[in-house]
Amino acid sequence: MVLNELGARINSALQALSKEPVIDDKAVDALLREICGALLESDVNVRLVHNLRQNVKKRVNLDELAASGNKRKVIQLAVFDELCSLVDPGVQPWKPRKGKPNVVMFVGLQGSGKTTSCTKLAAYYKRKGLKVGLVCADTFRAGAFDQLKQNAARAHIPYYGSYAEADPVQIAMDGVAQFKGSKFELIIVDTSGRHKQETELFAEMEQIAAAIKPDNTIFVMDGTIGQAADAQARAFKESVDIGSIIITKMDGHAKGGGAISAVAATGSPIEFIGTGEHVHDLDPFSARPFVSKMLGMGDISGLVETVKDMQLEKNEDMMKNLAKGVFTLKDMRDQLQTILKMGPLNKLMGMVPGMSPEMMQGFDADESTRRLRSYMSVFDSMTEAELNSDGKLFDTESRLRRVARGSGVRPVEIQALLHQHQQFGQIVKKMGGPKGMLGKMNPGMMQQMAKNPGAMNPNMLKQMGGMGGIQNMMKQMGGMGGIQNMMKQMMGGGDGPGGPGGMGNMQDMMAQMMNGMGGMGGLGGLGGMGGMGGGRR
Ligand SMILES: Nc1nc2c(ncn2[C@@H]2O[C@H](COP(=O)(O)OP(=O)(O)OP(=O)(O)O)[C@@H](O)[C@H]2O)c(=O)[nH]1
Repeated sequence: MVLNELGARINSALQALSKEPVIDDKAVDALLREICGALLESDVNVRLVHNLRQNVKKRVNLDELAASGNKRKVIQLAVFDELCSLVDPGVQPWKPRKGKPNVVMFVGLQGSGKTTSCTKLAAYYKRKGLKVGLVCADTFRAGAFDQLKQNAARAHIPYYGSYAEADPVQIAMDGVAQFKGSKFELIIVDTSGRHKQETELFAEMEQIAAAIKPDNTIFVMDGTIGQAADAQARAFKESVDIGSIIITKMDGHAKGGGAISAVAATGSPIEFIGTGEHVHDLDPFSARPFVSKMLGMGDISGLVETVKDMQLEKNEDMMKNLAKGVFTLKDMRDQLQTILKMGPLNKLMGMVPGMSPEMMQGFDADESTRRLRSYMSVFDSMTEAELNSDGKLFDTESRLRRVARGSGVRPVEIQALLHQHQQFGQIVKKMGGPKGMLGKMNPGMMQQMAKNPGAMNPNMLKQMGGMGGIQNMMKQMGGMGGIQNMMKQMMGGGDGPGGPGGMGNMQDMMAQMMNGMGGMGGLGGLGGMGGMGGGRR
């Protein structure tokens, strides 16, 4: 059973409990039977499933709860907590420190996704501003160095390896020394894999570890290996000091339960999960958001982290403009650029609560990215005066033709882009200015929200008209329906900027991003909701 099916089944079991007229031992047993059955079908280790059942039963004392009238909530919370502890050994994963040479060694069986994950991790920390280098110490598999080289070059990450040197320990030492000498902050060493857990593999790992003394060793495990995960994790744990785990191939049809529950065998935390072959397909893992997402409740923390990565504080000029109710073409360009920097759009969408995988079906992230890039060429062909304008300068044919020639984008498409800009500008005008919601906020507030959209201080909330005001704002801006709408339109795709699949959807996207920027209705609002969710549980 794939994980979202598992989530759906547990969720429906919990919902069914809410509809039970009487909550007695029989109802709790039926709920646990259904949940445990679903976990076993997803390859979660039998011993762990048994523990989960016992722990929930221990926590739920129906006699004591009788008076509180809150039985359903207590049971649901117990199940949620137990699902979380299934994947959480209670240890924080090691994190690299900026300004220091952090060395990380990757281990795992051949084909587990080690090399791919090395590059993904390097790209992840590069996005966080660290100076990152990759070392290929895999001399066992022919072509391993070429693969790492290719991946690294595509992600613009410096790499080290050798075709001449056959000793992986020597390569690892040389690579680490070279990167340390050049003040690299994160040095990731990829080691060989073997088809099986062979003695040679473990001996080589131990020698490399002894030579480079890694600050952290990451064990990469294939999420599709099912029940075999437990034995594999134990074998690696005995040989090297596993600091954290990456579980790969959690996209598609991975059951995942086996690999996920193997954390119990190592006692080490899962740090990331691989969700595709692309370099951005690496999601930070933490138990509660993971379980929330699996149960269809969205991943608020992932969303907030992505928004933080966007370094919104750099958009201060735009925030000032917004408060005044002004939206220039440059503002639009900066917005679209920010979206492009975040990586694939489908990733962001997947974190939004209520955005089910079904809704994402058929969504072509590459096509959307390609389209966004063509808009960038349009903006690049504009003069500074045009960019700083509200688009009215384009009422002459000659300007339009000049930009079309410069960007290689058809005039009709540019017109559509301008039209969307204008439409969005009208929304900003309504919301900005002294009377609008954005205009009422003082600049300090805007700045604070931009820096930390997840945190909403009560004072701000008050000024904005409380939660009601924000919900209202979400409605105005299209709210969650806006995103869903946008998805539908994007899926239609292919009509170019003027058609229904083109810029129409950008307007919704922009609306959502603006919500995030202001930390108000959209992403920031969701951050607030995350807090509320915690309280409700
Ligand atoms: N769908 C999906 N594929 C993945 C993921 N991670 C890795 N892969 C694919 O899995 C295959 C094996 O990945 P590699 O990175 O070459 O595996 P490896 O562990 O380095 O293998 P060796 O170098 O031989 O030890 C490749 O085709 C990857 O593209 C993931 O998260 N999702």
